[in-house]
Amino acid sequence: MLVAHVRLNRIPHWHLRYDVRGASTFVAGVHKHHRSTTTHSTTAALRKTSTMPIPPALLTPDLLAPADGAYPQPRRGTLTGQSPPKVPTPTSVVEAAKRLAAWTAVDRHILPEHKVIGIGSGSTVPYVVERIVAQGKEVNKDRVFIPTGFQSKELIVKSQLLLGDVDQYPEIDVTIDGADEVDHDLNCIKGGGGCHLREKVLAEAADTFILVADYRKNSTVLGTTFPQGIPIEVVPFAYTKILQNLHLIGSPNASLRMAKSKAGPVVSDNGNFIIDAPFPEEIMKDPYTLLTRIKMLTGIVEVGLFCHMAKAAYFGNQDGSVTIKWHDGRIEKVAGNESAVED
Ligand SMILES: O=C(CO)[C@H](O)[C@H](O)COP(=O)(O)O
Repeated sequence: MLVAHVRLNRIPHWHLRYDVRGASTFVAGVHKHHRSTTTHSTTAALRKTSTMPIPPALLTPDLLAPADGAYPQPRRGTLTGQSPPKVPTPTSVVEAAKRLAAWTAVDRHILPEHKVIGIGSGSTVPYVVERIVAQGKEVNKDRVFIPTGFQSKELIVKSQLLLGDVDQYPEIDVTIDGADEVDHDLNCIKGGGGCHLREKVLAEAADTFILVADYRKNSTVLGTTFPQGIPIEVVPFAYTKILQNLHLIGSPNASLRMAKSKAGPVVSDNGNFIIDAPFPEEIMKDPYTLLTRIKMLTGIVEVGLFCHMAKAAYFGNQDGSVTIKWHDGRIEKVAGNESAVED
């Protein structure tokens, strides 16, 4: 293998490693002592040793190189850096309820022996991560955290927890995630944030899958408190045909989810479109049958109906208690951690 190093003028102490087999990777924080090497001589050396073309942006004359320290060092999620960002104290009853649910679920299900942890998406999940961080650096230093999308990836990195992916860790100890609505059998609607494909993969990969939500999500029949419909991720080119088919199987108002601050549709973390398909109550009463029906349509990537997956769902209540619904039908009500609603 033939390898050459070129110092990046614009990014001090970072080097681009050229590998003549075709790969190029950034290697951080090494070869600082090469700072005096000129770009021209390095380029000449590179030309002798590599057949790879050199991107013009890397060939800026050395004169333009900034002084040491002019650029910040790259951000990294480590357990040794500064303190993680503080999650703002909840300012409403609903936020306090989310935090109560999240903290109670973490206290009961994220135990020291759990080393691979799936982190869901949505506005309740930051409280989950907050509580995990509070368990301390010692317990977290040999844990790896798997995100369900862009938001949870950022959350993990900013909280200085170790980031992994489900292709490295297809077996997860515990995944904790939010939900849009949960019924009496712990079936739920997910995908309000468009992350349900990865969320379902991480739910399925987990030994234990736990839902956390505020009291508004605690329901009997799906579609009651989340009427906007079942989120369905679809391959973009098929969306019109899928909409027609959804109309035919009982969702005449199924529609493409449109972006709020961009012209056009919402595009998922996987580059797909999202359809929201509301169905009448009679159909929603049997979510598993509906899930299999939708999943059979060609072009569907994943359906935001999670059936028979969760072990328990934690709902924070307005009175500071937490309702826990278990997969075997038990319902518990426990006092929430008082500090979850205080500063
Ligand atoms: O499924 C999701 C994202 O795709 C979320 O978990 C769900 O929308 C709940 O979010 P929040 O905690 O903000 O109510």
